[in-house]
Amino acid sequence: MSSVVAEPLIGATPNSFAYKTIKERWPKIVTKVIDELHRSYHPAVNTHGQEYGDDINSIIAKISETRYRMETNKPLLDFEGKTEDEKQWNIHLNEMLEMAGEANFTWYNLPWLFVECYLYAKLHEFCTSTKHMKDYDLFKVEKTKAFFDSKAQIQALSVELIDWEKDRNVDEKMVLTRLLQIDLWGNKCDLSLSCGDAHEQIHDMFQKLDQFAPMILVNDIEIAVEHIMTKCKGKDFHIVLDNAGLELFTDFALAEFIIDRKLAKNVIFHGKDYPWFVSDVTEGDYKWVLNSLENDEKEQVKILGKRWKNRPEFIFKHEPFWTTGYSFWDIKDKNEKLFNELKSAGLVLLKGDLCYRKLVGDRSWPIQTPFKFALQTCTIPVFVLRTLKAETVAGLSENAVKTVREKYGADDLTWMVTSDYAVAQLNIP
Ligand SMILES: O=P(O)(O)OC[C@H]1O[C@](O)(CO)[C@@H](O)[C@@H]1O
Repeated sequence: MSSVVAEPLIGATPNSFAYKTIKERWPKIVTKVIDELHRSYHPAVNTHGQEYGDDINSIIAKISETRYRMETNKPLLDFEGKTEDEKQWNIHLNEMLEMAGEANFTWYNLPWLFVECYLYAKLHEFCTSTKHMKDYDLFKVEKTKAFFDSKAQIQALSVELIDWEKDRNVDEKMVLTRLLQIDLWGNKCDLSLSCGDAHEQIHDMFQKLDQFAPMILVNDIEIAVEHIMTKCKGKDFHIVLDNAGLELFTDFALAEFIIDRKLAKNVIFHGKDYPWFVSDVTEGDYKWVLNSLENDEKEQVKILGKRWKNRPEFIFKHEPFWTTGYSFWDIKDKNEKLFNELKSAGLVLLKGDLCYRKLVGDRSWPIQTPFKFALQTCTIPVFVLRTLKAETVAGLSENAVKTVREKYGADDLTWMVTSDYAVAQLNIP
């Protein structure tokens, strides 16, 4: 088995998903943002005045230039360096320049993970450098729509949660298993893979969990349930959040059960400092979702929204580390305090594809590489729930490889990027 650290995925690899992403998906994502900004121009000027309109124009111009630079594979540009975050980004850019050399310091030739994070950090910089739009969320419209599109599932799950709560003799293992499965498939709902388009939601997804089970290529849910029930008491349970909307609701649902049954002391939710990968949870989204739940017309949703808003055991944090371009191999080096906090956790639940990419360094691992090896220096107790949306995965068994190879053959990697397959992988160091 491999003892060599695999190479990072890069956009320059012909026919790769990274290539397709830079060539088609990112231009589509940023064009949508530009369209939305154009649409908001006149209403914004009418309400807030011309200076606001000038800000919108400045953001549009900078995004258009960025789109041109990515499409023509130009070198990455420094940040203005006005904020601490931007200074750190400039340091990382320099490290990358040294590592890759000038000729390869471009959109397609640098590691895909780094460049993708850079893109979202740049979009944020374009907002912070304006006078009136420093906190503007370029993806709010899409996130709001996605949340309302999921209402039926949220209402149905709320009814289930309240029923479980009333039944103090309910089989806790069964409920936890179900909640983890729901939380896993909730990860199908990100707006980055769909380039911001509304989802073709599988509306009865949570009623079909048994049907979905064979699509979980590595399934450590049972061991994770055992771990949560026996090893987390009196400790904090961390969730590194992914997408706002339905997925965030499924995170809350899991957290509620954990706290209600006193399986952990607190649930620490880690969100992003600013809008990230289209639909990642910011503090604004976290609060907005809770308010929307509290104001829902369905009684059970209202009860939960109100309770979660005031739950002292639900703690929201946003560390700058999550919006850097570093992989989780660098947590200890870049933020030792965060590393120690996670290291002493009962469990750190990592949500989604981006978390997974960062966990395994976004490398082209042979797919049977032992999971532990792919984590390298990331020695925190992790459980990752991820639907596959990028061509990196480790820890697949002989059987799992057979399943996908029988259907797709050895060369077709489509199964890695559709979010139809999933992994639920645990590593307790
Ligand atoms: O929301 P998730 O699950 O982290 O997915 C985001 C992922 O989707 C993609 O847009 C698909 O590749 C990636 O860029 C990113 O890793």
